[in-house]
Amino acid sequence: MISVSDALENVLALCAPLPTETVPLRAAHGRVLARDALARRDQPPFAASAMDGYALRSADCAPGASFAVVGESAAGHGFDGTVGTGQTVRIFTGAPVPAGADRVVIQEDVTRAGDRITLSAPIGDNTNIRPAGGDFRAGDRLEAPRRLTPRDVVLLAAMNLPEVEVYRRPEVALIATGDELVMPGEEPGPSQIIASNTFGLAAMVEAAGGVARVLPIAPDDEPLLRQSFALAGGADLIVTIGGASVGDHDLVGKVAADLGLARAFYKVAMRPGKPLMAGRMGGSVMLGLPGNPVSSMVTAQVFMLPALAAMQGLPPAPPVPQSAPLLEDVAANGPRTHYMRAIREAGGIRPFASQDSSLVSILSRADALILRPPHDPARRRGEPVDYLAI
Ligand SMILES: Nc1nc2c(c(=O)[nH]1)N[C@H]1C(S)=C(S)[C@@H](COP(=O)(O)OP(=O)(O)OC[C@H]3O[C@@H](n4cnc5c(N)ncnc54)[C@H](O)[C@@H]3O)O[C@H]1N2
Ligand code: MOO
Repeated sequence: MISVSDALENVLALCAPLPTETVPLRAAHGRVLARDALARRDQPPFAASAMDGYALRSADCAPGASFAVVGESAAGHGFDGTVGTGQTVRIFTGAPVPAGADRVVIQEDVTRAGDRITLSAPIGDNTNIRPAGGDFRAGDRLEAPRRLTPRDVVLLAAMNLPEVEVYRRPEVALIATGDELVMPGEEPGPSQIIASNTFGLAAMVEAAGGVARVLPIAPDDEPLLRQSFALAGGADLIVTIGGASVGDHDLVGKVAADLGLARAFYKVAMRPGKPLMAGRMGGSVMLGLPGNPVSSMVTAQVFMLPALAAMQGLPPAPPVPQSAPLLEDVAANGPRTHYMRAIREAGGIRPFASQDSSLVSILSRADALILRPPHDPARRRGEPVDYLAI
């Protein structure tokens, strides 16, 4: 059994960034930028008015001063002339500030009669002008690697970049194993249950920027399990679910080894998730997750998500635990890191009374995993504990 941190190091050592591809801006959200994006222009490209009002010369501004309105500058339609002494141009938000003017007085601070305005209020110090290039300059960059947010997409569009280079999405083949499993909606036999974690894992893959390929359930049968691995061919990551432990019907390790798995490790000092395996199978990384739904979701959180991030070119980003006072006493921990399902409440964090790794109703209610290091002593209500929000 190896520690969680050693296991993670091993998993990351198996994962290299995937090739890159160019995608249109509309497909960029959630992808990881692979090459710095360089602005093609200054923004704003001209000094622009920040308000609706009148563009004029600061030097002319005195209480009660009056100006001749000589033209108009609107967004998309600038004023070609120059604003001279005693002159002003009617201007609107986003419009180019005409030559000669160095200030925009908001329309609320003037009175207008025909083609003249008079300053009716003391004007403040604000010029109400956004300088050219005040947001960014041509050549300014959005640095790679970076997972693109909707806010980044705004910036890329403003930079006049219709497409960007991103890492390819990792393709993840998910193989649920076990004679007891049927798909949701099917009629289970008397000893059967519904395959559940497959769907949570597929959702996790997609939320992490991958493409999930959910394969048919593999029965506990060596030739059929081999066929499932064949269907997983070409995937960047093959994730098996179940059949990883020591029972007579736990065949994943054997079949994967027969098919050439170069195993990096088997068994991790964590709870849930002990019978986890990882390695390389041909061109794919393989993660063999335990079958219990909570075990598979927790191991996916701890190992699969960092693997997917690494394949998308992101540097390792160890999760930063938060801390909160316990709302219940907890017993001493054993030799494995314990990820306790818990719920955050006003004033602290409450671990669920049952931590059995089969309980999906509790998994659904949990919004945090309390982190108990190996051999952590018993802790009392009120003591601070580390947790990961999930
Ligand atoms: N003698 C021992 N028995 C077990 C050990 C051990 O060390 N010695 N470890 C236990 C631990 S810890 C875990 S975790 C499980 C993991 O076992 P497997 O990975 O072999 O998983 P299965 O036996 O196939 O399934 C376990 C459990 O989960 C259900 N399952 C499986 N796949 C799915 C799925 N896709 N959706 C929903 N539920 C699934 C399955 O029906 C079983 O109930 O082993 C312990 N045993
Ligand atoms: O390690 Mo198992 O995942 O406790 O249920």
